[in-house]
Amino acid sequence: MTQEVQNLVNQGKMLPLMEEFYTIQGEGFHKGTAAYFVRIGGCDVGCHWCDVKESWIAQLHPPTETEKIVANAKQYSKTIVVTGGEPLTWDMTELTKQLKAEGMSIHIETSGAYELTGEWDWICLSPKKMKLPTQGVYDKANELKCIIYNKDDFRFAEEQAEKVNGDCILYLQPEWSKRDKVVPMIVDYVMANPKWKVSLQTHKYLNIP
Ligand SMILES: C[S@@+](CC[C@H](N)C(=O)[O-])C[C@H]1O[C@@H](n2cnc3c(N)ncnc32)[C@H](O)[C@@H]1O
Ligand SMILES: Nc1nc2[nH]cc(C(=O)O)c2c(=O)[nH]1
Ligand code: SF4
Ligand SMILES: [Mg+2]
Repeated sequence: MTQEVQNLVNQGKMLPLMEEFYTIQGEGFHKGTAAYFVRIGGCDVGCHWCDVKESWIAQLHPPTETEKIVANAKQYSKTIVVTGGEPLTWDMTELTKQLKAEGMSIHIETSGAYELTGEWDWICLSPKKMKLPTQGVYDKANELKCIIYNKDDFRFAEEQAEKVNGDCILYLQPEWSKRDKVVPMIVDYVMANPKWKVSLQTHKYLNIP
C-alpha cells in the first residue's frame, strides 16, 4: 500500500471493503427489514466462533474510497448496515457523513472494542469478553446483542446490561454452532428474565446472505 493510500485509510477516507450486499437484516431489533450491508475488513477481537473470520486481516481487503461505497449503496437501499470485521477499527466519520448527506438511515454492528466514531441512527452493540466495549458505545447503544455460546455467557450478558443506557433493548442470540444446545437455555432464561428478548440469525434459516 502506498503511503498516500495508508494516510487516506488512517483518515477514514478510504476503507478496506470486504463485501457489500443487499439483503434482509437477520438479527436484532430490525430483523426482517431490507438493508444494504457494507462489510469492512479488519478485526483483532478474535472470537473463536466468529462467522466471518475471512474479514479479520484488513490487508486482504482493498482500500476503497468512501465516495465509491456511498455511490454504490444508495442505488440499493435507504437503510445501510455497516458491519465487519470490526468497523470501529476505522474512523467512521467520513463514511457516515456522506451516507447522511444522501438521506440514508445508517446502522452499525459493532463489538464496541474501539472508540465510537461516526453519526449513527442505530447502534447494535455485541460485546466480547476479550476486548470490552468503550464507554461511549455503552452510552449510545440502541440494542445490546449478547451471544450465548455457553452458560457463563448469561453472567457476562447481565454484566454488560448493567453498563448500557436505560433505553437500550436487550437481546440474547444463540451462537450458531451451539444453537441446538443453547436455544432451550435462552428460552428458559428469557421467560425467567423478561427484560431480555431472543434474537436469532434468521438470515441463516432463510438461506440468504
Ligand atoms: C460478524 S460480527 C461483525 C461486527 C462486529 N465485529 C461485532 O462483533 O459486533 C456481526 C454480528 O454477528 C455476531 N456473530 C458472529 N459470529 C456469530 C455466530 N457464530 N453465532 C451468532 N452470532 C454471531 C456478532 O456477535 C455480531 O453481533
Ligand atoms: N442478513 C444478515 N443480517 C445480519 N445482521 C448482522 C450481520 C452481520 O454479519 O453483521 C448480518 C449478516 O451477515 N446478514
Ligand atoms: S468482534 Fe465481530 S468480527 Fe471480530 S471476531 Fe468477534 S464476531 Fe468476528
Ligand atoms: Mg453475519
